[in-house]
Amino acid sequence: MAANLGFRNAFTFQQSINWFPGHMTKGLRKIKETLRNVDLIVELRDSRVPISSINYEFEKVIGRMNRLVVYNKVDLIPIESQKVCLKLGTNVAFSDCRDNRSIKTLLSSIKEFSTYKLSSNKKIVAMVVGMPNVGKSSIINAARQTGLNKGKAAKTGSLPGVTRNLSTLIKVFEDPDIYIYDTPGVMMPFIPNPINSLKVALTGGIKDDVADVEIMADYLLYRLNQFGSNIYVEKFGLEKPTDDISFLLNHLAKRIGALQSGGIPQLLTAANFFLTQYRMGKLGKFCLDEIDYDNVLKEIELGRNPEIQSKNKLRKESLSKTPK
Ligand SMILES: Nc1nc2c(ncn2[C@@H]2O[C@H](COP(=O)(O)OP(=O)(O)OP(=O)(O)O)[C@@H](O)[C@H]2O)c(=O)[nH]1
Repeated sequence: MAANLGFRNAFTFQQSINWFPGHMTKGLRKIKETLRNVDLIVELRDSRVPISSINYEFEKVIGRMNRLVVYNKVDLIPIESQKVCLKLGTNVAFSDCRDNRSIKTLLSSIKEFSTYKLSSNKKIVAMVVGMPNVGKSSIINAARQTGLNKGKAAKTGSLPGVTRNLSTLIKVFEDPDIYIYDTPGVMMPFIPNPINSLKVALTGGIKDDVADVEIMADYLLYRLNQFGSNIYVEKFGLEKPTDDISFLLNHLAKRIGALQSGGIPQLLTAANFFLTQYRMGKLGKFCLDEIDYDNVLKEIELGRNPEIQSKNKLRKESLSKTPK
């Protein structure tokens, strides 16, 4: 659709958005120190960015451990994308924290993939890790609600960085007993691919004040058009799709009454409104990463190979490409 309308067919963004506050360094250290008490790592990624939310810092720390990769927020992507995510690894599960059945299945996967042996009396100890805002605390609360019918034990919030310390063990299931550590969301100190960092920011993994909200809104518009989605057109009362973020934000500001004195549209407020609508799933379900085999391999190579991972080399590489 985008091509037919003469819209942009590439988005140029060249400087990675990076966010690595002190509590993340400390969190990573605590994770490392606690690993010896853990039977299973539950690594959460955001289904909307199944590749961009891979944190290669974790690879160094938990590389050889027994691990279940969980694509959370699966309610926000189409079914076809779920099928492709399955190709990203072997021990893979999906979850939607708001869906009891999905959490029951996840609890079964935790039992299946932990080193727990039913014949022994050992309890299962899991640790949930992942980038900020992927839903780690929500999953623990949902598991505890489903497994024990008990209320919240971990603090959650719509902004990244709510959990700042490793938790004590939280019991979520009985017979077998399953306990989980909640951990602070840890970002990579440097995200090699600028577009990936933009996607992570767009899905709420990086604090909005570190990124440029209007650029995120522009990228969102670009992708919505690329997906051929008309939901925003109808929802925002537009006559037709637009590729012009300035036009859209001016229109939105008037529509939601975000006007300064003199009737000047508040574009930042409009951009925040646009992003919030997307993050709440109100503009459709999309997977922002290309999850074809070649791309997965390329990303994994980029993240794992310390030689390529040198900042300057990566910067040079990403600048020389026209990223998607
Ligand atoms: N749509 C949807 N939203 C979810 C799901 N799981 C969590 N969320 C929302 O995602 C946001 C972040 O959830 P948290 O559980 O606080 O995320 P976290 O990974 O613990 O965040 P940090 O404290 O930054 O490490 C909250 O607004 C949750 O309601 C899900 O499965 N689907």
